Amino acid sequence: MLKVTVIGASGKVGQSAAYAISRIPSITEIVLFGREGNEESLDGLKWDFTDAFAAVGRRIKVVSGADPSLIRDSDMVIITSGAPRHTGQDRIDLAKGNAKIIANYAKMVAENAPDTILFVVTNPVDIMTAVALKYSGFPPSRVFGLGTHLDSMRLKSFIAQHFKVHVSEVHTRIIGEHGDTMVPLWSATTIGGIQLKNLPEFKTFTGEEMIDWVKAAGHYIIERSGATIYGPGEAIATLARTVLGNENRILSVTAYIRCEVHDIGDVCIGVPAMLNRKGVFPIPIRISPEEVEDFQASVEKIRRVTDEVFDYLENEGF
Ligand SMILES: NC(=O)C1=CN([C@@H]2O[C@H](COP(=O)(O)OP(=O)(O)OC[C@H]3O[C@@H](n4cnc5c(N)ncnc54)[C@H](O)[C@@H]3O)[C@@H](O)[C@H]2O)C=CC1
Ligand SMILES: O=C([O-])CC(=O)C(=O)O
Repeated sequence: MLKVTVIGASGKVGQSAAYAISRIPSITEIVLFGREGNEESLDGLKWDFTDAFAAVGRRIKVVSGADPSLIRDSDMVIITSGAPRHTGQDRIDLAKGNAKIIANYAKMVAENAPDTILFVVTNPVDIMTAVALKYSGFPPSRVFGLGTHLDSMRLKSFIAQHFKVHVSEVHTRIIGEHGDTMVPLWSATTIGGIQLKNLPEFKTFTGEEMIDWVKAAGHYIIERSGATIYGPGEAIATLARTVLGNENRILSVTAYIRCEVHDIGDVCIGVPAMLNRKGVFPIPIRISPEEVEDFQASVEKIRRVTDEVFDYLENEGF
């Protein structure tokens, strides 16, 4: 008996996430939430979902609207509202504009669903997670972002293709910014538990090229089809299922770290974290000296922009 609210459900990512989430068996209610003026389109979406659930024989309550009281008692609130980037833009370019939206919604969530777990998708996701944490006043374990989970899945898929194995055999992760300074953890990458360098296909493996592809993936898709929709939708549903299903899996999400990665902390950024019904808990890791150096650079960039955004919000009266 679980209730999940998607804020920004009229948008492309909100819609695909809400639909992907509806396949989680324990979810019994979905709230399609949006800003005032969007009630009609959310109502249309509600009835479309209802038809889809009838077609697959799924009993699930769908509610839609813009009234904050709708989100009461949500077990999880997912925020996908905000501007997406367009061709030629960096995710960071969206920071100040989207920060206002996230700050307002974080306050609204804290007032109406004070015990919920808040899951941020809006870009730039690391900075928006920090904004949501600050303005909700929630403990860090109850605020997290999509982070480098989707990047890690993209890398996993490239590695699986190269080594000609099923994706489930590949264990890898990317940490740091969901953006240009992301850091692949080759030291933690294995196939079926075997280090890549011990496999014959390693001779032709070009890790750096793969990372360049992962960094460019969002831009490539946006340039061709307008938006990334189904990749984020499924990635969001995986994280929602992991948390709500108390699965205790370790996935790469944006979380507030204190000192878990070689004593680097006080920032919201992509790191491996344990996900369960209580929320998100970064796990202490040791990585190679080169990876630490790259992670430190990523942290510095995210800290700098986060500070700029916090100053901006304060000047704007938030
Ligand atoms: N973290 C990640 O890996 C990913 C993040 N995203 C981000 O998700 C966000 C949404 O992307 P799309 O759904 O493609 O965009 P979209 O344009 O299709 O939808 C935007 C949604 O935000 C709402 N919105 C826009 N301005 C608003 C405002 N001032 N106040 C309240 N609501 C407002 C719209 O009503 C709509 O529901 C973007 O920031 C995008 O960059 C998208 C894909 C992956
Ligand atoms: O690239 C974008 O702007 C959307 C996104 O974050 C992604 O799909 O990774």
